[in-house]
Amino acid sequence: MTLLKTPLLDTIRDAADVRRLPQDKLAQLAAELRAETIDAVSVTGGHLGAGLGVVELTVALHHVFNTPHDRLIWDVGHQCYPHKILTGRRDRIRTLRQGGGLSGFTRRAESEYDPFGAAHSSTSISAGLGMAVARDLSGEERNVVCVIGDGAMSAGMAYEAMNNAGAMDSRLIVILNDNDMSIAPPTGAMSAYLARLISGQTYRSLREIGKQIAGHLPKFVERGAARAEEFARGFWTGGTLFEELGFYYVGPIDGHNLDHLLPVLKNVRDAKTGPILVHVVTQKGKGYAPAEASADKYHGVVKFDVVTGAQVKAKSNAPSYTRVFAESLISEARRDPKVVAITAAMPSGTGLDLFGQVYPERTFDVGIAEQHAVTFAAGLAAEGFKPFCALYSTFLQRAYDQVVHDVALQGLPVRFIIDRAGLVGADGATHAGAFDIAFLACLPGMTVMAPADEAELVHMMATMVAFDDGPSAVRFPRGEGVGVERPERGEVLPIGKGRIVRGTGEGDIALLSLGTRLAACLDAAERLEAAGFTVTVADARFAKPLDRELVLKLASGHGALVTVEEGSVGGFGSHVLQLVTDEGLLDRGTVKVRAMVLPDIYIDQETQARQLAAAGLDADAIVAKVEGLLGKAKAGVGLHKAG
Ligand SMILES: Cc1ncc(C[n+]2csc(CCOP(=O)(O)OP(=O)(O)O)c2C)c(N)n1
Ligand SMILES: CC(=O)[C@@H](O)[C@H](O)COP(=O)(O)O
Ligand SMILES: [Mg+2]
Repeated sequence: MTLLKTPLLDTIRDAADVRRLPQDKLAQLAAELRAETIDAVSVTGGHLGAGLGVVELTVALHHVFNTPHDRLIWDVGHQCYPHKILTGRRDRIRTLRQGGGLSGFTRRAESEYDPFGAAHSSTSISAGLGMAVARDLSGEERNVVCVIGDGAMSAGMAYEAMNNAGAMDSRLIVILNDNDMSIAPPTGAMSAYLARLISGQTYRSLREIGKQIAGHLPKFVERGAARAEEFARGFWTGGTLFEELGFYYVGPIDGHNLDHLLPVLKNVRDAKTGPILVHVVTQKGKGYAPAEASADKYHGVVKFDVVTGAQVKAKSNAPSYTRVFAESLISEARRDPKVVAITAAMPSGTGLDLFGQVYPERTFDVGIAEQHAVTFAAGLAAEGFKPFCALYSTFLQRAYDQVVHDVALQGLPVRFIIDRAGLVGADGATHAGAFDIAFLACLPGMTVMAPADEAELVHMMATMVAFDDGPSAVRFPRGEGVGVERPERGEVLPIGKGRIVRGTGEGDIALLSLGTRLAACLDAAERLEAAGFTVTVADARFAKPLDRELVLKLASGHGALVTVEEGSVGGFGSHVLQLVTDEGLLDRGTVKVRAMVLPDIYIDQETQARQLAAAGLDADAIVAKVEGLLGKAKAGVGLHKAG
């Protein structure tokens, strides 16, 4: 339990207590809430900077609005720890991002105070509009408030939602939390626009803001008058972009000043108008010196010492796959000027910050805009460049139609670098890279590969640079490699060919791995051979095109063929099963075939290793699967002889 003294926070059981608190106590509550957030995250790790930036805003929102009856939706949800502490979950806040513990994002199943789950950005206004329309259709009375960051505001989905909200004139409150940060400093014209809004004027005086809101004139008169004034003085409100989308723009105001926040939020709460956007200016990492001083404002941290801010980083004996990718791309780019790289607001996460240090003019951060990133890459490929579009597997999901329609169907040689493929650990199910093999390997002309280790990744990078016949993708997990020696320069691999890494290609069992599960397969093979089985282990290298010859050789030369991948059903194993079925190998009954994949479970926040064990994709599970398949081991007796 913490040694922190939080006498006021100790009285807060849920948001109703925040609403009942005298206004002059709220500043103390905010101070205690900030201290508790820092203390809790120092123990659990997680997203700290964003939450520190909205402490006052969180207190003010729960004081002014009648949550959970009024709906409060947090975009991305990584900033929700103060919200969780105030809404009945303080007692569990130190279970954040752990198996069976609190989610690191908002989650409907967790609390009535989380009306919408998040983690992927820019969904809050769409969800909020849906709830506002549901309110109107049901004749109910409630406020709907969406808190969206300046980074999340760079995604197209936010505009789709505002465009619709403005047209519907639906009563909806959007709080734009502008801390001039995404994970990295923000990019794009929107961020420059917001900076102008703030720099163009000091925080608007409350009187002026009162005027902005007080204008309850009928819309058409209000709009006419405002429009005349606006164009007469040329965008004087600054919020014109939002106003043109049908929102009343209020702000910018100081998002850490409760004396500003409270009256504005009360006015906005009671204003009977169409959608309103309140522009609050905050500081990511506010109130914790190590976070404020850090370039990323402690966006995502591991456990740390509260006094010094020093993070307790795990020792690693191998480079991360992300670093291996980045270093390989840099060396390939030295030889090939057509190599360019694209990230969607994740430069450090994808390693493109390293590439950008060497080739800034060949590095593009398009903001949180994965759909645009993919088709932007397609445009570059159409003109003969070699675009490496680096996205987390889970975030690539947002750009699927662009992958199909703009890349695959046109056969454009976009290279997809899919980081965080498979289980990711503490971020949980919303970030699991479970589906990329399934949704890519079914596409015409797509080449999909997965390295077994960091050396293989270097070869696959060389292969992707050389391969210009169509789109290609390489997927690798979060975290470190296995510590193998990396080649100076990658060799170009034969497309669609796998390799046998252990055994003769005939025997009792064939373990056919795709990606980094190879290590678990080799471990399982050791133990199965000690139990009397003869085992072949092969590394498929490619999910597509499938190595027909290898698959059919393994299926006809063993009593059992087991594929192992860190992906969902419908991926590599399904393609193998389809091939052996179509070739009639199952009809003869001479081989049993199984595909080991990630089960359809809600993947708890947990370490990756524990998730893999729980998902049944570690060596223990592989051994159990095979022994279940072929019966308990008969020491020294091979259960199947090729024949
Ligand atoms: C679709 C999608 N792409 C990328 C991310 C990764 N991501 C998480 S938070 C974040 C930055 C969000 O910036 P902002 O909305 O300004 O929030 P802040 O952290 O500044 O409070 C990004 C890019 C994501 N969650 N969802
Ligand atoms: C909130 C969010 O989506 C990102 O911060 C994500 O959690 C980063 O994941 P990694 O920690 O794997 O880079
Ligand atoms: Mg931001």
